[in-house]
Amino acid sequence: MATLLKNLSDFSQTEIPSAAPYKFGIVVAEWNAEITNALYQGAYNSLIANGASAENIETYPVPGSFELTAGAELLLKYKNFDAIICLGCVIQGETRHFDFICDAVANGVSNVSIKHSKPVIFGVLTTDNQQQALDRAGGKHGNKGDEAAITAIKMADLAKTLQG
Ligand SMILES: Nc1c(NC[C@H](O)[C@H](O)[C@H](O)CO)[nH]c(=O)[nH]c1=O
Ligand SMILES: CC(=O)[C@@H](O)COP(=O)(O)O
Repeated sequence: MATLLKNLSDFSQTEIPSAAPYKFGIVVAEWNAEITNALYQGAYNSLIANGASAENIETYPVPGSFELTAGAELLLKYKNFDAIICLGCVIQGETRHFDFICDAVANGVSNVSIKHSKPVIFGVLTTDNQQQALDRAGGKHGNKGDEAAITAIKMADLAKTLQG
C-alpha cells in the first residue's frame, strides 16, 4: 500500500504485542542526520510506548545507509538481540549512486535477517528529494521509524511464538 494511502504511524494498539520481553538493536545512518535522527526518535519512542525497557534498547551509528548491513551483521554476530532495526535516508543525487546504495542495503538487510534467522527491519527512506523524506520522518505521512519499531516488535513476537 503506497504511503500516500497509509500513514506510517497509524497502528491499532490492539494489533501490537508487548515489547517488554525483547532486546532491540538499532543501527542508525549518519548521512542526512536531520532525517535519521527523527526516524530514530520515532522508533525509540514507539518501542518504549509498547513496553520495551530502555536497558533493552542499544543504539549504534554507522556512516551511511550502505553500512547498515554490516552494522546489523556485527550486532547479530557479537550481541544477543531479538530484532535489529536499520534506519537510514537515501536521497537521489545527480548520479546512479542512489540506485546502488538502495539495492545494496535492501538486499543486504534481508540477507542478514535470513542468515541469522532474526528480524532485521528495513527502516530506510529512499526518496527523490528531502521534502519526501521530511514528510516520512514525522511529517504529514507519519514516521517510518514508528513503522520500523512496530514491525520489529511484531516479528520478534512471531519468532518467540514459533520457537515455542
Ligand atoms: N548519498 C547518501 C549516502 N551515501 C553514503 C553511503 O551510504 C556510504 O556511506 C558510502 O558510499 C561509503 O560506503 N548514504 C546515505 O545514507 N544517504 C545518502 O543520501
Ligand atoms: C545517494 C547518494 O549517494 C547521492 O546523494 C550522492 O549524490 P550524487 O549522486 O550527486 O553524487
